[in-house]
Amino acid sequence: MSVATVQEAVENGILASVPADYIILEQDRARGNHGDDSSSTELPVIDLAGVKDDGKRRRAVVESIRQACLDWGFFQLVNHGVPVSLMKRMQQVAWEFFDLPLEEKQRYSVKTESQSLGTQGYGSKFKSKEGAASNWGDQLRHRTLPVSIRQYELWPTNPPAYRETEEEYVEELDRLTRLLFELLSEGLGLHPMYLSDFFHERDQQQMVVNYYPPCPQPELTMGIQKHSDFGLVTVLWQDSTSGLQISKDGNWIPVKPIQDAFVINIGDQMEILTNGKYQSVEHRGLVNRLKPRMSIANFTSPLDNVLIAPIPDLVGEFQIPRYNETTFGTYRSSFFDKGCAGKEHLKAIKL
Ligand SMILES: COC(=O)C(/C=C/C1=C(C)CCCC1(C)C)=C/O[C@H]1C=C(C)C(=O)O1
Ligand SMILES: O=C(O)CCC(=O)C(=O)O
Ligand SMILES: [Fe+2]
Repeated sequence: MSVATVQEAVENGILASVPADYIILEQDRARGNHGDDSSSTELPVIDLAGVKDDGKRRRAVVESIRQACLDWGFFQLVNHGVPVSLMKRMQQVAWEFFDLPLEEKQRYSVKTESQSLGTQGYGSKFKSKEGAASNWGDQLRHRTLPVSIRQYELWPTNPPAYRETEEEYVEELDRLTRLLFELLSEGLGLHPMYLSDFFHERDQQQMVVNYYPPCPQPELTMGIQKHSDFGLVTVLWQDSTSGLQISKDGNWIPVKPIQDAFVINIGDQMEILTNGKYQSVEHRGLVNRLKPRMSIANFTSPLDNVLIAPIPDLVGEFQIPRYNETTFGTYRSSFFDKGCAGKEHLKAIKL
């Protein structure tokens, strides 16, 4: 059966069971209760209050971030400085967009770009590898920064406040990412501006709104299959419905939604730059029988032509670089060739 989007199929009531295209291999399925986020281990929650003007607080925060990156590759962030009113407005326009009739949403449909860039716009079925299962979710994807790479024809004008809200939101998330670059640099023993200066005018941001409709057989599929993010740093907002899980010591740990918090994770490019000190971590998104779930991911990555290799100061005098040099553009092409393949693409450049 062919459906335009997962949301469309679910809302028209034509899916009593999960179509074959979406069924994942048995070994990749989640066990247990979908939507249960109780776990004895919990992701660190870091409070950024006071970090800009109180030296002692800043040192403590830098240390917590360093430890979270070493232990988890993921952490949650509260008091991050992004106005909660703006977050709410962004969530509101995103929900309003997905509530529109299909034909209206399809005015912003995915346009085919080169395989190496990935696609932009509204659509479904991110699947690059032949034979791989599709994800149980739809997306609205934009290249957002620098402003010059925007394709505004793919940014909704319905709801009317959509474009200006996304414009404001991505600027704020860029500010937060730059602050994170400073705190990460300090934790790595580098000059506070090392990463910011290195990436100044040499990075790009993409934003993806993930919409996961309820699923009749959530145990057979995934909203997003296991992967590591391939950029530098991801800032993710998730709604109050559980679903995100991260891999730790051979177990899948749920990331409990915290109101107005962001989930931060280290991407593959940061793993290369730190010579493996900070590792990107596999994560996945479960779906559930009853409720749609939404998340908004903002990915910051180097510009396509930027060379990425372990930072000399982090390799040390006698230590050997553990990753081959690559450009971000080359790396991303290999990611899109392999699709959701956990950390397979990183192995290819490991020495
Ligand atoms: C740095 O970006 C990512 O880490 C990233 C981006 C994904 C993208 C697409 C899946 C389609 C085209 C746009 C964009 C480049 C934003 C991570 O995405 C996740 C999502 C899946 C699925 C995955 O395997 O990684
Ligand atoms: O929906 C989520 O919680 C995770 C999304 C994600 O991992 C991604 O978009 O890369
Ligand atoms: Fe991700």
